Amino acid sequence: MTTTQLSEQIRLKKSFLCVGLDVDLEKIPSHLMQEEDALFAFAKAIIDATHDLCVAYKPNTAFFEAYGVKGWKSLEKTINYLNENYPNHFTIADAKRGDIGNTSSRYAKAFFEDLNFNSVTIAPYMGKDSVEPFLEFEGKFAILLALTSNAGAFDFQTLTTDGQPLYQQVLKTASQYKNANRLMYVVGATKAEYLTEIRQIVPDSFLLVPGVGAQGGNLKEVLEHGANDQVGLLVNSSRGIIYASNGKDFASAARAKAMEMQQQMNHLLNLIF
Ligand SMILES: O=c1ccn([C@@H]2O[C@H](COP(=O)(O)O)[C@@H](O)[C@H]2O)c(=O)[nH]1
Repeated sequence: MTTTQLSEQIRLKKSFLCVGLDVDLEKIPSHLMQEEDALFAFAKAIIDATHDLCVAYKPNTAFFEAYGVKGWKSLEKTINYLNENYPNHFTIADAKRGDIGNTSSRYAKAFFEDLNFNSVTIAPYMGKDSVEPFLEFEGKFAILLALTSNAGAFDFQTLTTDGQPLYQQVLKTASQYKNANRLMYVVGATKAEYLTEIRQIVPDSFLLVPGVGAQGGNLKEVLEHGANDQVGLLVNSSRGIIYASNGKDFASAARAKAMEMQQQMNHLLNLIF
């Protein structure tokens, strides 16, 4: 999928919502535990109930990896289900990888070739040779952690080095990497006030913005500070949507929450564009 196609989906659906699939056996409705693959059954039901309201899905791999081989199989079934049934949705493996070059190239192969995700999240800490192997795949994207939504973001990411905050250096340096047009960046919704400066550094890049809903980020502020002329945002909500109910109505409750967000997005898009 190209960024032009993604922007087209955003325009068509009047939504820049990414539904996060943080699937957790301790939280899913108890009746699903009778299913042979409860993780996949839950993810599939959420996807079927929300697909027309969102443009992206973000399975966080930790929630699958926690269950070992069985969990990885559920992840594989989930991405295959998305690719077969909803090929116009942008898919994000939230795996936060990154290592020395030859190892990064194996991670890239795993997520882009074996699992066929559109994108994977990566950490910038190990620098250029850890990031560039992810940028060698045409039509695939690496989403680099820039300024994260958690409190710990202030431990390192906002420290001043060479007269500017580290996260700004990450953005500036990474935008010079080979095939940097295949980079997107993570900026937490809880840090919306930083988005104006971030947009000056990476005006055209897509930003993945987690942290609305359960973490308290504000959608209006994110759009006001972070949108570019194509919108250029994917705002993620995981727990706020997928755990709206833990009863038999979980899928329709998730749909109602996703619709609430899509309607807010539509309203805000009409005000701003
Ligand atoms: O800075 C970051 C980077 C990633 N995440 C991930 O996004 C979701 C958020 O889930 P919610 O339930 O909507 O809070 C989750 O998978 C995180 O690992 C983030 O929150 N912040």
